[in-house]
Amino acid sequence: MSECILEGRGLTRRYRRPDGRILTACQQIDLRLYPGETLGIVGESGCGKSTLLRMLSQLERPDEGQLLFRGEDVTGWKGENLRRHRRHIQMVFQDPAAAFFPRMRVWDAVTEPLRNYSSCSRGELREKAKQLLEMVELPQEFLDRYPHSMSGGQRQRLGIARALALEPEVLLCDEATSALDVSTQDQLVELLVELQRQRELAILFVCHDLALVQSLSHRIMVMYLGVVVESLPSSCLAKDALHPYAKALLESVFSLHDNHERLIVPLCGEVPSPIDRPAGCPFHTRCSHCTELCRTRMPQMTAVGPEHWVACHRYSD
Ligand SMILES: Nc1ncnc2c1ncn2[C@@H]1O[C@H](COP(=O)(O)OP(=O)(O)OP(=O)(O)O)[C@@H](O)[C@H]1O
Repeated sequence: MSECILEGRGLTRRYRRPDGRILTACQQIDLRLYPGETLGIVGESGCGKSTLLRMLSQLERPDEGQLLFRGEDVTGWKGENLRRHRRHIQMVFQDPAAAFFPRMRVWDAVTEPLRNYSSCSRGELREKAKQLLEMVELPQEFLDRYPHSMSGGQRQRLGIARALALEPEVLLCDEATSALDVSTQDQLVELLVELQRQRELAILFVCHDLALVQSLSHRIMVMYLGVVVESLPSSCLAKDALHPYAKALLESVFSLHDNHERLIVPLCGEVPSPIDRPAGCPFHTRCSHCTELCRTRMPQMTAVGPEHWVACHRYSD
């Protein structure tokens, strides 16, 4: 197998909330990404996917853990070192329009990253813009238009072209196709797969649509309450998943988009046994971790129920 390009070891990120409590958005996350590989990340809203991506792209620094690029520890990099390193890892966001300055024309917007890293002439930048549009199959006549005059799918292609302008090795896609209709999504996924094939790109793809993630990814990581509860090849079926949350997700017992009752399971993966539940504590389990939690938090638990159980896992004072 080729050399691991991006590696996270024990990545942890905490935020202080206005009420003074600390939320652990990501906890002890380990991941390895290889050239030419797509790693899909799924999990319910708020489980920490975007926080993880921000740490990997070094838009945010982890409170604990290490980030390695081609085996080199880049966690504490600052200044010029960090600036130079950033070109290797680029992001594509859900709403590319927000990333484009409204008064910039397409050719200007798509080559903006190049201006930050090289001293190309205006002519060279226009030439490069033409190549980038061609790469994402956008017509050349778009060069002098404004991004806001393009469709959502076209703008997302532009977002991908811009992310690839610096020829990064890693592309982090945060809900990059979520705002698009199904056929536009399919076209973009095909484009990403083709670009990956041509350039050996490593892609990390965060998405709520499990079917889409499965079709695009080589491996899938399932996140729950800031923790990776399962990591398995995308070809695996629900029966291969061990954690009940991952299992339910892969079985598509519920959809992340609909309003079904929220699935709440213990992080340790042990399924709560109804027999062992003390009255008023819906998620008391035999597992020592959760028993400990229930014992110390019992007054709040009995007062507010499952949501508080979740809070107990993620918040600290
Ligand atoms: N800057 C911040 N300050 C405080 N809390 C934050 C901050 N950023 C994220 N959070 C919290 O961290 C948790 C994880 O957020 P994150 O955006 O990573 O989740 P997500 O899985 O990407 O959600 P979604 O799928 O809805 O985008 C959430 O509870 C969120 O409110």
